[in-house]
Amino acid sequence: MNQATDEYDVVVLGAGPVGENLADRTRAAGLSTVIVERELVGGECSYWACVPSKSLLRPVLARAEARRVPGLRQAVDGPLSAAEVFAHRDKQVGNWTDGGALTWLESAGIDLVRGHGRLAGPQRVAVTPPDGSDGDERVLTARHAVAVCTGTRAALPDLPGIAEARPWTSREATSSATVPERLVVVGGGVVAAEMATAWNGLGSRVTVLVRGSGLLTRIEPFAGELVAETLREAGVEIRTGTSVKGVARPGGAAGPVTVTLENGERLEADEVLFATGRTPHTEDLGLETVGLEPGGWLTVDETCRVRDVPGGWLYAAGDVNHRALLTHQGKYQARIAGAAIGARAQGVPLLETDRWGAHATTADEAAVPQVVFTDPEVAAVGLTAEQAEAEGRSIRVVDYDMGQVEGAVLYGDGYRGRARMVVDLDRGHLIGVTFVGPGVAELLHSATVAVVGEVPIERLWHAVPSFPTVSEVWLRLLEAYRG
Ligand SMILES: Cc1cc2nc3c(=O)[nH]c(=O)nc-3n(C[C@H](O)[C@H](O)[C@H](O)COP(=O)(O)OP(=O)(O)OC[C@H]3O[C@@H](n4cnc5c(N)ncnc54)[C@H](O)[C@@H]3O)c2cc1C
Ligand SMILES: NC(=O)c1ccc[n+]([C@@H]2O[C@H](COP(=O)([O-])OP(=O)(O)OC[C@H]3O[C@@H](n4cnc5c(N)ncnc54)[C@H](O)[C@@H]3O)[C@@H](O)[C@H]2O)c1
Repeated sequence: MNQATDEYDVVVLGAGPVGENLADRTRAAGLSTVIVERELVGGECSYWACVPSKSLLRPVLARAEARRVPGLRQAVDGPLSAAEVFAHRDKQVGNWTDGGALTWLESAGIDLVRGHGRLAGPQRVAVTPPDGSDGDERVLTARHAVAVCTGTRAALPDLPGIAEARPWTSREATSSATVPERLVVVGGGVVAAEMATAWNGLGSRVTVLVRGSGLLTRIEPFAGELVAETLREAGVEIRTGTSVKGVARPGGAAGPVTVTLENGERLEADEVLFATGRTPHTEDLGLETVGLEPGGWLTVDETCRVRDVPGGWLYAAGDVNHRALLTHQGKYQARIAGAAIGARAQGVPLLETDRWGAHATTADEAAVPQVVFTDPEVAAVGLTAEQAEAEGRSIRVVDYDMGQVEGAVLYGDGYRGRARMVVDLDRGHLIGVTFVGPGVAELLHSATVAVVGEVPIERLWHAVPSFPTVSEVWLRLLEAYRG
């Protein structure tokens, strides 16, 4: 086979949001950069995760909020138009084409090679062209760095019958153009909670099977409790402490699916979604050619450089390093890693890797923000009380019922929510904040700024929230803290 060899300063593997951002930063640092993508430029986030899921959820959440506004309730009594929701979703994902992203890559001066990339020894990447396309394998060499940004795919449990049953994963759950009459969701994490909300809102009869004690267990406990309460009121059945032992679709493609539980009970549904976590795209990446084990998460230092690779030329950012499986956090890592690659290429002798330095992904440990788009919304940053205690911090936890805030009362009838701040008593600032309630997503950045800025709690007393906004919960939390 012919092999064309091309040399670049930086080779990026995977053009999801993280690969795109990393390439953008290395270009901005004056380094020639090529990105390798085997599917669509934009990655999972743009086509089968964040963007389509939020497109499906937006009308569901807007309707739920409108139904709480006196005088408006009757106007939004009816069902959603699934056809219009799907059409809007399809537009947001560019009908699963990446023309817009290509225009951006070109404007940023980033080259694209389509195909499956694999490491082929130090600083070399071999690219196999996509199936069905002509062309030879290309070998790209990287003068300074190779960055792995290959993301994840859904992890399916090893259950009898699962492959033949063709379950939904997050891909089908975000791209389906039909509403299943009955949907079983397996899992209690973020995908399960959001997709149960979306499909229930679109008209499916949803049953959620959670093997643990509740939903969203990595966040403060009241978050999962409030979300489960609203889901149940909306008609979703949530069964906790329930494990699945088998799945089958006995009638073939068009027939229903049967889910068998540990206790022998069988549930019939039209589709079953496994929202049981993620697995990294590292098993067919040539990691063995550089002395690393294929199939696992890539462990990185604070600059996103993969540990234990001689020469320090290999980086990994985004989902694939397992630090925080979130688009915005992966893009943050990409900005930091891009700056570190640029500085090292220029021969800068010492990088700024101290806490909050320009080349340190400090926020990955101290302040990861996340919004779960359920009803109510969940918005959290930093440590939960349990995590802070486990770290041996001396903390004080302050809670407030968001329904007592005048802005929340005006926001919607029967506003239900709760806020918590975790104060580090030794350091005198916030290390964690959680808001649960309708419309709290946009409140989160205020908390992120307070946590990252390590704003002294006494100074927050001077940050006055406007009346009558939901943000007045800040004032109530501080009053409760001061006593
Ligand atoms: C249903 C769902 C909803 C989500 N919603 C949100 C949300 O609202 N907010 C949020 O912050 N996060 C959300 N996430 C998480 C978010 O999707 C990920 O954190 C994000 O996509 C990670 O970006 P990435 O660039 O690391 O990887 P990806 O987006 O997975 O991109 C990786 C790219 O690499 C390519 N690739 C892989 N291997 C190779 C190879 N060998 N050669 C060439 N190319 C390769 C893939 O084709 C892909 O395009 C959601 C996830 C799911 C599943
Ligand atoms: N709005 C957002 O920010 C957003 C939305 C969706 C996804 N995401 C990110 O995507 C990632 C993946 O989400 P996810 O929900 O797939 O994973 P997750 O790790 O959050 O949840 C997985 C769930 O599946 C359960 N589970 C695992 N194996 C199981 C098995 N064999 N049987 C039954 N249950 C099992 C776990 O106990 C857990 O409840 C998360 O890290 C999340 O942060 C973010």
